[in-house]
Amino acid sequence: MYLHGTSAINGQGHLEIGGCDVTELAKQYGTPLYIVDETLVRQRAREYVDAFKASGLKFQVAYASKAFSVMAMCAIAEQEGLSLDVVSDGELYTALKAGFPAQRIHFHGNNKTPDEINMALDAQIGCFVVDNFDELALLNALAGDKGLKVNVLLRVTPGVEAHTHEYISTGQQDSKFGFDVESGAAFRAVREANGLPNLELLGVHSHIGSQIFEVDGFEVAASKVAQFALLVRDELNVTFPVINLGGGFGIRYVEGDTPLPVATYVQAITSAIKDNFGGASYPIPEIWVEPGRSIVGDAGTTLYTIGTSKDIPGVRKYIAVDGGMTDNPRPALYESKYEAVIANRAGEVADETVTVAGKCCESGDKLIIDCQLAKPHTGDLLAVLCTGAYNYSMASNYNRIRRPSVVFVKDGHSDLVVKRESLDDIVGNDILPARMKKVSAVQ
Ligand SMILES: Cc1ncc(COP(=O)(O)O)c(C=O)c1O
Ligand SMILES: N[C@@H](CCCC[NH3+])C(=O)O
Repeated sequence: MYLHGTSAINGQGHLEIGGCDVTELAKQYGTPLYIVDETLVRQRAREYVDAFKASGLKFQVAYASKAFSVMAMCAIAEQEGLSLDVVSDGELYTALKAGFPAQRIHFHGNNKTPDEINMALDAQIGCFVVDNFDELALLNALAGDKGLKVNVLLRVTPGVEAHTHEYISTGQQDSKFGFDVESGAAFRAVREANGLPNLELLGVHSHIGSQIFEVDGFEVAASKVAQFALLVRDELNVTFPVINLGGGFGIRYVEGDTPLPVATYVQAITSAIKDNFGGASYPIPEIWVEPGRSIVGDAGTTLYTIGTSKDIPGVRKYIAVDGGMTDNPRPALYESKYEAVIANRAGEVADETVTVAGKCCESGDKLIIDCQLAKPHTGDLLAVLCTGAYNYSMASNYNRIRRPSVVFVKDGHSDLVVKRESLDDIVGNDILPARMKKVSAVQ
């Protein structure tokens, strides 16, 4: 099996993460269970910070909290010196509740509501990443109402098509996000933003997509953004103190995935920036990035209990687990691939091929097609690896299934950071009008 971070197989043949035997975690917290290897999260955060320090440039590494937003994660990001990217009032609220410094929060999104903008203005966050002309006008007006002048970056689409799934690629011209550079919209946005009294234009932002392995897309995006900055200086006499190059750095989900070390991505980006600005007597801007998946993705494991199975001789054997697309929608959405291991017999040879199905009423609810496992039995624990990003954060209550607990593990200790939803949570926001009430309803 793929052992990474603090994962190990202990003397009993059980998978261990952060020094905790996962069979014990299952007893203590139940399944399904999200387990986060805190040491690995912190290590990834430090890899970014160290690589930027080595570049000699000024920087901010903003953790993209959409990948996994819970208060404990915000606290870790804060302790590791990261900034935070949020895209909704919910993510902003989570960060503020965790005591994350507002000045290090950046607010993204292509349709921020007036209420969300006001909430962020009241919190005095560090920067708004403005996505379109409507938002420029709205933000300027709302900031003016409060007598504030706020920092903004303009999100631009530099015309780079990343080699990734169509649904998670964002830097091309035909995207719902940002001001297009090619058509001149980005240039007009700079001119407009620069003239608005309640906005302080820091620079531009570009994010070309997600789960990208090659550095060339990032290098091209960095160069295009830099060339745009030079054009803006020449034509409008405006210089950018900040350039944000987004996130998107890939991780290993399955054998054959070939992510580069974090330092390699950072080196590619910072070199492209230095090359483009260095010769043009332009003060090299501060570089911001927004990694999400590459901070938390491979630190997460989802632990399930195997229930039923179905053998269709000569066709396929299914095993079903006590979760599924409700806790991990990525296989159904993007045909994402995962690896798994029988956690209570982690050292055994994986010589059986099965399809891991979830428990939702949906034929497409398959977590792993043709998964190699040691012969699975009812009651075994199945650990699906590298589920730290876009799993808990994209979980749903489809079929009224309760969202699992989340535990952080480190040095043989586990901390519950999200409680499993209760059945009362499931009906917590339901309202049964009096005229529909039955005396016999369950209390
Ligand atoms: C604007 C923006 N920044 C950062 C991210 C984080 O991307 P990733 O998790 O791939 O690093 C995303 C998601 O793709 C995004 O849309
Ligand atoms: N949610 C996606 C990535 C999109 C990230 C947000 N721009 C995933 O699971 O891979």
